[in-house]
Amino acid sequence: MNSIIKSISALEILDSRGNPTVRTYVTLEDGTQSVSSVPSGASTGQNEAVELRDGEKRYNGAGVQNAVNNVNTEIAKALIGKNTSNQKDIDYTMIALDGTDNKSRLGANAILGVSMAVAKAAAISANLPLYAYLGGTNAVRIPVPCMNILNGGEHADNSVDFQEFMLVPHGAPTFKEGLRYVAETFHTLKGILKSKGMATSVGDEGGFAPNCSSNEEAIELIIEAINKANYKPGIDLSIAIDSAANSFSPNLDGNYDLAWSGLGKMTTSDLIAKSAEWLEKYPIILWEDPVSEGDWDGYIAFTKRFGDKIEVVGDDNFVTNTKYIKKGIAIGACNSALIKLNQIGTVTETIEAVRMCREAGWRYFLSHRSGETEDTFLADFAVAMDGGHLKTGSACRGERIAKYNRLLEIEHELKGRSEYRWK
Ligand SMILES: O=C(O)[C@@H](CO)OP(=O)(O)O
Ligand SMILES: [Mg+2]
Repeated sequence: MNSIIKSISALEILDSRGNPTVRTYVTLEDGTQSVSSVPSGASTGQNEAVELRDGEKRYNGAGVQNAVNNVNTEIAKALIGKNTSNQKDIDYTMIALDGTDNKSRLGANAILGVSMAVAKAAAISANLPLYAYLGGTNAVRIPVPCMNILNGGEHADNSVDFQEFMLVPHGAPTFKEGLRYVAETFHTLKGILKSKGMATSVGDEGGFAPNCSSNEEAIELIIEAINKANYKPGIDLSIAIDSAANSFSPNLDGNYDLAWSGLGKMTTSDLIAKSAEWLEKYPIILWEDPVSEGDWDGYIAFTKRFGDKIEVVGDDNFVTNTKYIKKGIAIGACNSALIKLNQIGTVTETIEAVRMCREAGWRYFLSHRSGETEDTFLADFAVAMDGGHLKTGSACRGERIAKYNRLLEIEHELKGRSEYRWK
């Protein structure tokens, strides 16, 4: 099998929010072809790898023609003739070519697109499904689908401060059943919202975006839906929260303003005291970014207080970067890291972040972005990384469903060899 790169090219396409993003094509000398598309975040950490956008004002909706051109010229030139079976060499060649420490010259969107398309081409050329190529024969664990059911924060124009409320079907026997639990509860919640005269429109990740009067009301609606769908809260289905606290911490420093939910100005210790009340009352199993990215002491205090009971995930503070995860491990901030390919910008560095978590005895939570495409790379990647859970949005948006459907396919393909468990 000749898995040598023959050509690389890219194209500007649209993501699920209608913003430009990069699609990349790789062709090998043996005739193999692969394609990848990169996602894009809205509530981003300050230290994420840079998504290159055109023009002076590089807002989310700006074009990505410069990133596309970088793939078509410099990156293609550097990689043509290389063997795709050496992913590390390919990724580190691009990192060196970029020359910055945050991929701001060539663009993380340019580099990641190539990195993902190369991995896919290598898998096809080796005649293996992507999850098996990246994870080996032991890649059989299908992640628990933490389905986003209610959106707030920067993902919706409603009155909820927390960004994501997810359903976690840890009590299901298989992925297929787990997905059924969450999809049924999603539809049940829709009925409840309708009956209360609340909006059933959805946010960026497909969760409902009603105007709740408080975060408590959002959680209580979800618990009502779990019960009404005939599941047991805390046993069949629990709740995961991504506060994305950056979005209500103006200076990212431990001073908070939960204006929409009526809690108003809060310090880190107020927020932790409130969280303790909610953890007492509600079946919350995982909490991501409970404080803002600069509030390292807040992460430490939160983890100290609740870390033996729930998974405390760092996203905006770690940005899938081993430099920050290493710091978090050393000081006891969190016990898990969110893992997003485009926060760091290559497949190899993402795997390095996962490995660091694993070696520290941490969990790691695989994640989509709020701006996505129909690319299913993440589904295979989550199985390959063996993390046991992933978040990839709700049951009603095609770009999210594409990943869930791919996971159903993988479970089916593994014919009884698949595993499904929360821990
Ligand atoms: O904060 C998050 O975890 C993500 C994904 O859910 O959102 P975004 O892609 O907007 O950063
Ligand atoms: Mg997050």
